[in-house]
Amino acid sequence: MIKASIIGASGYVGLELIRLLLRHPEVEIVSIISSSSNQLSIDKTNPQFKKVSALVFEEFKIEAIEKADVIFCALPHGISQEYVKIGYDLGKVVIDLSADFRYKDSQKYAKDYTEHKYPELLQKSAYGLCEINRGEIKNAQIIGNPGCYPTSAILGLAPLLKSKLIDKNGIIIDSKSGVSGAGKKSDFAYSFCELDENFKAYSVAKHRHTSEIEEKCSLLFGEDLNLSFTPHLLPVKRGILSTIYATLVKNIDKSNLVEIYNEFYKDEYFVRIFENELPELKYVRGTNFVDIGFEIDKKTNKVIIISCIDNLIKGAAGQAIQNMNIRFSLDEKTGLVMVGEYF
Ligand SMILES: NC(=O)C1=CN([C@@H]2O[C@H](COP(=O)(O)OP(=O)(O)OC[C@H]3O[C@@H](n4cnc5c(N)ncnc54)[C@H](OP(=O)(O)O)[C@@H]3O)[C@@H](O)[C@H]2O)C=CC1
Ligand SMILES: CC(=O)N[C@@H](CCC(=O)OP(=O)(O)O)C(=O)O
Repeated sequence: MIKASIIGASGYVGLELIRLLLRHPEVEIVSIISSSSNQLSIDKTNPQFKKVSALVFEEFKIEAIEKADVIFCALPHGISQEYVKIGYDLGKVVIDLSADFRYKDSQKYAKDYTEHKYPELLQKSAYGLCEINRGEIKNAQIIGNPGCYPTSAILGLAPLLKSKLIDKNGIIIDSKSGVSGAGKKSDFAYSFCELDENFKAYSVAKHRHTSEIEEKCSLLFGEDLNLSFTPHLLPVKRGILSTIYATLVKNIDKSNLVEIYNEFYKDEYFVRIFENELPELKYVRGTNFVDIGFEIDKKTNKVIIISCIDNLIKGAAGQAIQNMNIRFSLDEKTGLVMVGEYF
């Protein structure tokens, strides 16, 4: 059995990690770490866990993570790096859910986040976008789990970037996210009356995921992209739907696209290509799938890609577990096969 510790276990991503790892046949959770819930059992703080688990939250101590083979850090950006460093020095495999180990270039990280205290560790970490970077993930001691928006955007664009079918300038990524993407924030802007029956854009032309998407596309596909990324807040709890617009540089039709996407993702269980219909949030909600559909708009010579994920699963906890499966040479699907909720 793989022994796992979760730091930041009381947050939305931490709880989702616990929920998923409890059903993973090869994992034993050895510690769940939270300062706000210290010494409380999970079936008291979150009654959903009654009769399933009575794991007790504990405060961070070296002894709490020493027995683990893998540590998941589900902490805020900037704070996570301290805990990742401790886990790394103890020789553990560390999967970080924050942005702290997603970048190779510490200057790019600093521009959107904060000064990195351990820039040398960025060279030792693998970007955990499983379908694209499996080779690096297999041998890494630190895995930087991707942002939720970048997961939907890069997986949606990857086959077109690889086959050099689109203009690398002027790509538009228009993404809509459920509110759990913001974590357990209690700010006024995230209260029910502000969100329900409302829909709004935010961080227009300045969201920090723009640089993550750009850096990764450049490193993974050798393409220096110039793109616009606009996130929106949907009045739903989970899910991201990204609509991506790019200009075609070759004259192709829909059947070519179907072939290209099916070929690119032919061995990928967690990618579902929609050839005739279009993906919807409800198909992926509660699953580790990314659903991708597309059309060509001949009038404007644009390809329009629709890419959907559950932000807490493929966009966070599920992809982190997929990374763990890769790193520990398990079948990638272990513990992650789920059908989307019907409603
Ligand atoms: N929500 C999402 O859809 C996604 C989130 N992520 C990333 O995953 C990470 C966790 O996100 P999420 O669960 O949503 O966030 P939450 O705000 O829901 O939870 C974060 C947890 O971190 C702990 N924490 C907060 N501040 C500190 C601190 N100063 N020191 C130590 N622990 C602290 C808290 O637990 P306690 O106070 O009990 O210790 C809290 O429960 C973040 O980096 C986020 O960006 C990534 C992809 C998607
Ligand atoms: C709806 C919402 O607020 N979403 C978050 C992104 C969540 C995420 O996955 O990104 P990180 O892991 O980089 O935090 C945001 O826009 O900041």
